Amino acid sequence: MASRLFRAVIMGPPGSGKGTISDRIAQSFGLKHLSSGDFLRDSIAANTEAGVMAKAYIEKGLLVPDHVMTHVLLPRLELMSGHSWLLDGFPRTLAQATALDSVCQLDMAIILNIPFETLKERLSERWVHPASGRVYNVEFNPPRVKGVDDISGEPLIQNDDDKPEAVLSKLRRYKDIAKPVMDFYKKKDILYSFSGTDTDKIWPYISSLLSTKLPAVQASAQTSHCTPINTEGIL
Ligand SMILES: Nc1nc2c(ncn2[C@@H]2O[C@H](COP(=O)(O)OP(=O)(O)O)[C@@H](O)[C@H]2O)c(=O)[nH]1
Ligand SMILES: Nc1ncnc2c1ncn2[C@@H]1O[C@H](COP(=O)(O)OP(=O)(O)O)[C@@H](O)[C@H]1O
Repeated sequence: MASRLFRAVIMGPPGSGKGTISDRIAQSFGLKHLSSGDFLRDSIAANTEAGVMAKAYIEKGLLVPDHVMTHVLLPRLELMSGHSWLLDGFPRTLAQATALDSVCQLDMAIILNIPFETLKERLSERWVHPASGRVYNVEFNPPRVKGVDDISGEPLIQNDDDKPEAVLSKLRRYKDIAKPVMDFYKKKDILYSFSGTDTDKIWPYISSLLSTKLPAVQASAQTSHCTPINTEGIL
């Protein structure tokens, strides 16, 4: 049977488990997991104009400006026009949400509400394999060998923006800017909120929600709800 594409975003403060839950959703439901942080790190590694600008903000624990974010993100979404996807880490501001809305009709916005103290602990224990984006946590999902990626055997690093001084400043600013984004999706009646301190306890609720929504979407006619994007000259 033909199926319509499914598009969702997952939001929440840094360390709330967006990446961890997105990987589970991608594996269980076959959506592509797209991460704004990964796209930015690609642009930084490729030394693009947007990447150079983004790096300066990330290193200070600041959000990358909206026009740089949309310049990096929207063309990547266009490349995904034939796929169902889950977008992790974008939008973070109302301007980003409206930019996304102008090119793409979302089916669902998931929001993770995790207590501040839990976030601080998790982020200081987060280690990543930069080449693949695989994420580990000293307690929750430790690598088999301390400090080493399970698959490649390469060393793990701690991102600069997970170091204590950057973590505190980004958590403080999160709430103020996230509220208008949540209100935006609430008005569209696509917001689903999940609270708790433990990803393994939240996951069954998210999984059962998606089980009810995905078959319904797949039963409709196949259409992409995203329109082509022109981002030339917006940097
Ligand atoms: N202790 C603990 N750590 C978790 C849990 N869920 C995720 N983590 C870890 O917390 C860190 C942040 O999770 P991540 O998915 O990267 O969050 P994101 O910043 O929202 O994408 C990572 O090191 C995860 O492995 C949990 O329930 N308990
Ligand atoms: N949508 C966005 N808007 C502005 N800045 C962003 C966005 N997504 C990612 N960033 C920048 O990239 C950094 C790393 O993002 P990410 O990998 O999602 O990690 P975290 O979950 O720790 O914020 C963020 O701290 C922020 O500076």
